[in-house]
Amino acid sequence: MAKILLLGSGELGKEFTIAAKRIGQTVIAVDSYANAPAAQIADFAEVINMLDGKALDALVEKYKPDYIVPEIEAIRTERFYEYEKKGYTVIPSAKAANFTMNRKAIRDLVSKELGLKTAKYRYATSAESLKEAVAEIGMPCVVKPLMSSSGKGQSTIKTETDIEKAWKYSQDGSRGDVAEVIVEAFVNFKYEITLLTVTQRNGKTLFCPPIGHRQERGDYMESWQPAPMKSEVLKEAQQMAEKVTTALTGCGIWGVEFFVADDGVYFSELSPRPHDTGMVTLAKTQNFNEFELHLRAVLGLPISDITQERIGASAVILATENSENPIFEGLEIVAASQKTDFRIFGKPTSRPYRRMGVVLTHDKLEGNISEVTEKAKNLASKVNVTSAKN
Ligand SMILES: Nc1ncnc2c1ncn2[C@@H]1O[C@H](COP(=O)(O)OP(=O)(O)OP(=O)(O)O)[C@@H](O)[C@H]1O
Ligand SMILES: NCC(=O)N[C@@H]1O[C@H](COP(=O)([O-])[O-])[C@@H](O)[C@H]1O
Ligand SMILES: [Mg+2]
Repeated sequence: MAKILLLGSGELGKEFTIAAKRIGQTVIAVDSYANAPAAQIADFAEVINMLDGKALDALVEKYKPDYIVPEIEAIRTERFYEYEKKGYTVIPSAKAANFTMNRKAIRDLVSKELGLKTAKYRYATSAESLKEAVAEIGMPCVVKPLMSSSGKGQSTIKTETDIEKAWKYSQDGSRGDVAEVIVEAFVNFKYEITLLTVTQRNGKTLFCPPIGHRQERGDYMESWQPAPMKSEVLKEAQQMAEKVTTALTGCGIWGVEFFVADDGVYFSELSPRPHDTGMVTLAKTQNFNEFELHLRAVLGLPISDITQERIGASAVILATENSENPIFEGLEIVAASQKTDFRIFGKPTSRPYRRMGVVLTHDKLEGNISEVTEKAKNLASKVNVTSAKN
């Protein structure tokens, strides 16, 4: 039985923990707050600031885990190199976690070293240098903190007057301890996809059918699988994903994000772990969902192939207000619908736009992907997150 130290315990970690518990593994769920989703079902739970290297060291020393599995970006990942030296296994690898925690490291690697196509970009460290960067990149452009996820601190600059606002917003939304931002030219893409890619100990890389998604405020709203696309475009994305994951090294599932535009496929970013848009695989669209695939890759259990079993979609249930005790209205409408399922993550508090759950729909392989997606979106809109009256 392996001991897994899970660093981050949100909805993705919760499903990963469920997969691990199903096959008898031990999970220590870590997050910055008590009673996080994965902490509710793991064997042990710890609350620390994961950007604090000493606190991380103490946990590794305490549990001596077989696998260290990051679930968020904002971790003092520099320490991971030390853990690897001491013989610990970091998933997918110290390099992968360290490079992807900071948009600068991964972007420079992908664009400068690997030569993959990305949006034109610059960095800025102040409102003043942001102005210069915007002048070089042109408008519209997208500003993101170097350390953030789910669109936190991200905004689009359309006119000069947005620059100051974008800087302030980026500083409020940054999850890490660096003040720098990346400025990217706005890619006018036709559609965007997540290509879930699995790297295995036996050296065989596998790809899931592509996942399409729609984002608002830099955060995903609906995802669907498979995303209709030409096979040669998919192949190009697969080759790019293989290059990046090979350079970052290690085993696990990766969510590799691409924009598909008239002038080709752009690499956007990647997660060295299950991806939020990949929650669509909870609709049993594949023989293994993304969490089961990650677990198998972590444990070194071979995956012979990944097959699409049916089509599916996911749509998020977002909170609209702050609450210390959120409850959900309208779930009976979702439950009454055929070929439909849902997850409530069990986050102990809500705030505006916090993702609290997801609606899942599916149909047979011959079904209509737009209809399945519309259905998920429509049902998710029927769920209201409110405060329990006590
Ligand atoms: N350069 C760009 N041009 C056009 N749209 C963009 C650009 N960068 C980001 N976006 C839009 O914003 C979304 C979120 O961006 P990105 O994935 O970089 O943010 P994130 O905070 O890392 O999100 P997550 O952690 O959820 O993956 C993208 O999926 C895309 O829809
Ligand atoms: N795009 C990354 C992503 O979706 N990450 C998921 O969201 C959680 C944080 O949620 P919170 O901000 O509601 O605590 C993370 O722990 C992870 O499961
Ligand atoms: Mg993203």
